[in-house]
Amino acid sequence: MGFSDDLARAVQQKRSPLVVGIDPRWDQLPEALREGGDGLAERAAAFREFSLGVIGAVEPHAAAIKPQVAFFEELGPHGMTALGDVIAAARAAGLPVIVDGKRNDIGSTAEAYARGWLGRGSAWGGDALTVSPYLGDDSLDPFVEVATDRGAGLFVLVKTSNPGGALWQDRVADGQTLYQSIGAHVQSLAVASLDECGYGAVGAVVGATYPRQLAELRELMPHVWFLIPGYGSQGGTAADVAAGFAADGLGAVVNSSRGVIFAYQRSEYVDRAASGHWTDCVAAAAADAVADLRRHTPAGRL
Ligand SMILES: O=C(O)c1cc(=O)[nH]c(=O)n1[C@@H]1O[C@H](COP(=O)(O)O)[C@@H](O)[C@H]1O
Repeated sequence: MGFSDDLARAVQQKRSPLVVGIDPRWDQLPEALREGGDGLAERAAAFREFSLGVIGAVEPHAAAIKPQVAFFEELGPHGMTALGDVIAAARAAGLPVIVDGKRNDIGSTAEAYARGWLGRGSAWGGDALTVSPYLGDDSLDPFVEVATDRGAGLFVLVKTSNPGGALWQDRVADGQTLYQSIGAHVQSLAVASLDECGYGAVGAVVGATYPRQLAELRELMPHVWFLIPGYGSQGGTAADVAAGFAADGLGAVVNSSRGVIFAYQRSEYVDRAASGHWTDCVAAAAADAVADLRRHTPAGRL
């Protein structure tokens, strides 16, 4: 039993396909967390406290957590230490951790990324990692090998949520788009790493902002977990992501970062939060996202 089964179990237990993305931004942190000063060490301490507050607030609602490495990396070594604490705290809370690092390189270097990030015994202890496929199949192989050895998972970029992604991902060669070719390869990697739940250790990132392609890829990749970003702040709706799920409500998890973690900046949540504490607003936004996804997608069948 590996990451794929763990994710299925988390989705079923919580009856939730929501992944909460931890993307802390200094200017948007609650005032109280910024009082310690704004040097790199102080910012990193604030990111840590903020992220731990988010984890506590969303734990009942989220199937998994996705820390975005970029925001921690921006703060240098202090930020990376904070990221380590955030990963450990999420694991202690029983939440699978999808590290959003979008790593890759030539195979021999990719192997070091894989060994460092993947699996509970690794230095970083991630349960899964986002990876880029653009260096070719030999660059993905070390990730697949380490992930399957250690019961961890991967999410390969297939059709990203940003408008510029189409420039290369939609290019046609040999009668298919690049994202279709990558999707077919990811499907074959998933079939070779199937867990009991019927999905493989190798998943795909497919943006909520491309609902037509999401439906097309669901058909092409029946054994692949989809990580769907772009819901909420980037304009993707629950109706847009519906086609990413299998009929039984599995097969897809939907990320929301800013829409959940900065909910205390929205008056609708401030008015509703009984204590007025920022974490209550975050918890309410996570619960709302789950209800929205359950109402408009097959996740309601979970
Ligand atoms: O791999 C990702 O998670 C990802 C892929 C993609 O195509 N688009 C995308 O937005 N993301 C990430 O998902 C998160 C989206 O955050 P929000 O737009 O705030 O919900 C960010 O951490 C992005 O880096």
